[in-house]
Amino acid sequence: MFIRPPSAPRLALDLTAEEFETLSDGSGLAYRDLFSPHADLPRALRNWAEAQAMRIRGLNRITAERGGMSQKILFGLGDGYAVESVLIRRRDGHTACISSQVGCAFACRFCASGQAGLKRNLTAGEIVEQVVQLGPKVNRIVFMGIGEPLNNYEHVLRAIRILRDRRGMDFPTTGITISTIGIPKALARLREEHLALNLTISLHATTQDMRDRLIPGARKHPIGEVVSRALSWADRHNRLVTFVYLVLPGLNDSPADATRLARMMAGRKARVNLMRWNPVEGVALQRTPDRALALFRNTLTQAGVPVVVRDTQGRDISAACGQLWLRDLKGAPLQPKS
Ligand SMILES: C[S@@+](CC[C@H](N)C(=O)[O-])C[C@H]1O[C@@H](n2cnc3c(N)ncnc32)[C@H](O)[C@@H]1O
Ligand code: SF4
Repeated sequence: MFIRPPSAPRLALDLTAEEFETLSDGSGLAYRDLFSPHADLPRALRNWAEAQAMRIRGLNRITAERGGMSQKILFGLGDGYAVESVLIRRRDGHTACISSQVGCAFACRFCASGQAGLKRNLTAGEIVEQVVQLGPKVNRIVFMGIGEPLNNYEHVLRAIRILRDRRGMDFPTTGITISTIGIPKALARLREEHLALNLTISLHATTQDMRDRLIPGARKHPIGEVVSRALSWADRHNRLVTFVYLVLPGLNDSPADATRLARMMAGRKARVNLMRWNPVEGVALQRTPDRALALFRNTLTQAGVPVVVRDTQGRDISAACGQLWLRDLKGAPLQPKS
């Protein structure tokens, strides 16, 4: 898996506090200043980065679409690719929905991000910079943009460590959510990390057969192992794990599905978010009627499983994360790579 061309200048936001201190030794520069809004970046820091052949900001805003409480931004990367991030305004702060890869290898039938395949991983700096550019009011981060975060484990975890470092942004770990289709080996690794973050598993099915149809890239991951690894993470960290279930009429919404899902979750440190599908151009799936969602929810509630019904935020601007990218660019670089 390639990351980005070796010739591309490194981003200063890729640096941990220790690396920055070593590189800037004696210069009196503060690591914290790297995370300042662009206009407030100290001149001395800019000069230092230039001398190090580093870029202090590497993402260019290409488009921004506003709608209701959300804003979707398409960021151009140094090599011509692009990713999107969504800023969602809440009463008590802002949520940054960020991308972890350019495209995605898992090719979920319902998702725009996977339709052009995986182009490359984002670096830690490119992940951190999305948060920085979304502004100082961001107090929650969700890895629900383009890409599968656990398929880019090293850079995602490095980005989280940079974001939460007290010498820099000091972002609260409890405000960070990793959303994943659940790669068993990566879940086992995540279980051992000393990080109090939130984990969301995009489950979407209760049988291997249906999951394979909906998430073709996860065929080699047994659904039972995905669930058991996630529940093991929840036990180890004494936190609830959230299972997201996109209810798709005629595919995964039968009473038997609801009963199986309830059995998997009952009595465990788990809750369920039932989601409606946001239409993706060229994909022939249907949205669930309210009545079907209510029946599904009742089965879970009766089994004592905490459950909420969620619509993806930002449906009015371009539906779920990932769609703007596909619609505008079809996953192609914005300009030819040299
Ligand atoms: C885009 S994914 C990125 C994170 C990770 N790859 C995952 O699948 O959890 C974030 C969430 O969006 C959901 N999603 C993708 N396409 C959607 C759509 N068209 N409508 C509703 N939700 C969608 C996914 O199921 C997942 O729960
Ligand atoms: S839902 Fe997640 S794993 Fe599936 S294609 Fe989209 S980004 Fe990838």
